[in-house]
Amino acid sequence: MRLPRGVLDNTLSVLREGYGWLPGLRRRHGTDMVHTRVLGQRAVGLCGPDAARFFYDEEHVRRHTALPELVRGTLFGKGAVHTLDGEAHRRRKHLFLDLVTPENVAALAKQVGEAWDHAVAGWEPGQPVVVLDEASRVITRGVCRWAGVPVDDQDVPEVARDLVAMVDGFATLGPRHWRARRARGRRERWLASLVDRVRRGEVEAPAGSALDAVARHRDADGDVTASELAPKLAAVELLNVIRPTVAVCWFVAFAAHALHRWPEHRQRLRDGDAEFTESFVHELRRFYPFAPFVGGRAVSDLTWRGDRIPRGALVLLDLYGQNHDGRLWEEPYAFRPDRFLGRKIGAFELVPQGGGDPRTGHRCPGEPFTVAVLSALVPRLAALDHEVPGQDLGISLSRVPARPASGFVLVPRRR
Ligand code: HEM
Repeated sequence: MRLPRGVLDNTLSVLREGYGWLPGLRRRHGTDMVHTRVLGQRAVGLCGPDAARFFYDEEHVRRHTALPELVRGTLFGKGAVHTLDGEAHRRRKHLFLDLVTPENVAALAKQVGEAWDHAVAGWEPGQPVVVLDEASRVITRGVCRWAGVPVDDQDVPEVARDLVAMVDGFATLGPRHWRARRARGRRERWLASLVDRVRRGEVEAPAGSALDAVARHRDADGDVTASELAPKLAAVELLNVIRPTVAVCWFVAFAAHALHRWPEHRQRLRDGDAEFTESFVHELRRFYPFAPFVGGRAVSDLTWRGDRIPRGALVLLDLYGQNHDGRLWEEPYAFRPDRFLGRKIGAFELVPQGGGDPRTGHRCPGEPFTVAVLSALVPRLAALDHEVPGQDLGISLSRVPARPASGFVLVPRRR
């Protein structure tokens, strides 16, 4: 297939326009599929549940070689599960899926909830708190305990800063990017050494913890020593549990933002209405921007709705666009948690963390953790007695990952 004339490389537009880039391109073309170029390569952008079904079929799209170094060197790590296909992917994915038991999900939410209560008990009335930063420390403390990773209380802020930096710097070429790379290097060395010590019997990993699972995981049956994850790779995958869990702090800041803008939802959250809380959490994940799109590579010459996708082209699925598509969501730019009450969510509909079946495809295995952590923290946030001082609460869609500019500052009135 020839690329339509005049399709220029869009890499700078991606970096400049962020979440608006792919939806804007599709709007200008008036279609669900657009041909473009990014990183000097042919690319197509797709959107919608049918596109998601097409994208998550391994006969169509594979991940190997699709992720730019910019992202592997910061967000995911080299050799991560995100970059694997076929049997190698499914085997590695089990490492994560096996952690997602109801007991583990509840235990993580409990640890994070307790860490939040501990932090709030230390707040001074009248002293400002930046919700995004505070939530990052709270979740770091909770998830490290849950994962069996020993961190002294005084080290929590530094670990949290590094985990946040890795997420904050994956989609920029500026100083945030170099901070992310340095943070990744530090934390990979730290966790590789921990895994090493667990294997030598110098540190005990609690049975069934993420640390224990990563240290014992084997990529393929057969020769035991040959297939153990090298310490650095084990560190990469342990970070792929801890880092995205800490990234839930972005949604905690968005929750503070939503409760400030739409305070009418507070009472039902304070009252402990579990069904409403879950709907509120889904609406947070749909409404606020996090991952703009996911990408893979066409495994052969493909056709989607009569339009050809050449073998080797990058295929980008517009997650942000789909979560704001008026054909799927009535009034997509209105924040309406009620839309999820009693709604059965299809596997390819709500896609802030990807779509399809996490057991067979690349969909995020961490959605139950994300929903549980937010369901623990959002009611606590709604119950706080606080003021919101003047600050910049703007959320720029050209910054990836987006955030309220101020991080959301609140001032506690009393405990
Ligand atoms: C802020 C919350 C989170 C967001 C927005 C998020 C988003 C995503 C997205 C968009 C993907 C890529 C899906 C794809 O490539 O098709 C992904 C994959 C992944 N996520 Fe999450 N995630 C979050 C939380 C978590 C948590 C709590 C975990 C903990 C286990 C986790 C672990 C992973 C892993 C291991 C993958 C790779 C899956 C694979 O390639 O098969 N994520 N996530």
